[in-house]
Amino acid sequence: MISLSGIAAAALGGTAPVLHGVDLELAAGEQVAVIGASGAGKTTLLNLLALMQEPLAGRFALEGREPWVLTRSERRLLRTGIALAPQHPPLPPRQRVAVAVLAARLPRMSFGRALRTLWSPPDAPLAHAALEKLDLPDKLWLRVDRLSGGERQRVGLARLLVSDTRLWLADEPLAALDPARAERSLAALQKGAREAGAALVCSLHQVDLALARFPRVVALSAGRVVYDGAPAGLGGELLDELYRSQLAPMADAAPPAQPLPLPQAMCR
Ligand SMILES: Nc1ncnc2c1ncn2[C@@H]1O[C@H](COP(=O)(O)OP(=O)(O)OP(=O)(O)O)[C@@H](O)[C@H]1O
Repeated sequence: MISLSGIAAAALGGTAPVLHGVDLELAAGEQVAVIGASGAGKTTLLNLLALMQEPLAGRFALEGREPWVLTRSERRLLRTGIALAPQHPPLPPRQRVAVAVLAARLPRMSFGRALRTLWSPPDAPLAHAALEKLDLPDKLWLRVDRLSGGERQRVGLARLLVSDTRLWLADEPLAALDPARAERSLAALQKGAREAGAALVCSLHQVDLALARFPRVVALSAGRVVYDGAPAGLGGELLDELYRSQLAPMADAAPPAQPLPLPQAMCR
């Protein structure tokens, strides 16, 4: 479905390369977790896959076509087959949740149906079913600005569920969720992708979930792919390297010599 070879890419809005020599093959319907420390390039990779950023170098093919040699309108058409849930979904604050969810389908709708969807969505049951899978069925007609951060994030995931696309990209979709909700939401997302026959690429800081729930893990370090394969092959040493090597030791990490005095009220 997707083939990247020797890709260098800048972050959205940047010019200097933050991805270097990335090779990646993604088959239709495949599910892949992307892990790596903060700043490793996970968002940049997802934006690249979403055709939001042109690579600086290398070869990018999507379903046998090279998006960046197509005309702008051909590329826009190709993009309608891809859905991206950014870490902070840009949802208009006064919009109803139903409309915000169904907005994921707008690029593939006729002009008339798109207008109706924005005014009084005929596909509201579809949005309701998606929200139900993410434990949010009672929020359908609420305004987006009445949602908590975790609820907004799940609305972003509901957009993937209704998107009718073949490639789902989720950028840290669990960042604002408590552990139980995170697990349930990820399970709903993966099941939805399987049922829709869509490939799922998901960047995650929850390494335990990435290893437990995905058949394939891609690890990035400083913009390079340092591991691509089954979770079982990803050893503890490499994981330590991924998350520790970029951290300078804390200057004041030594514990205090004396225990800190607690207020009397906290000692009973
Ligand atoms: N607009 C920008 N201009 C220049 N550099 C940028 C820009 N946005 C991000 N970067 C840099 O690109 C690198 C990769 O950022 P990216 O957001 O892809 O990392 P990430 O792995 O998703 O991080 P996180 O886990 O913190 O979200 C980082 O070093 C970041 O500082």
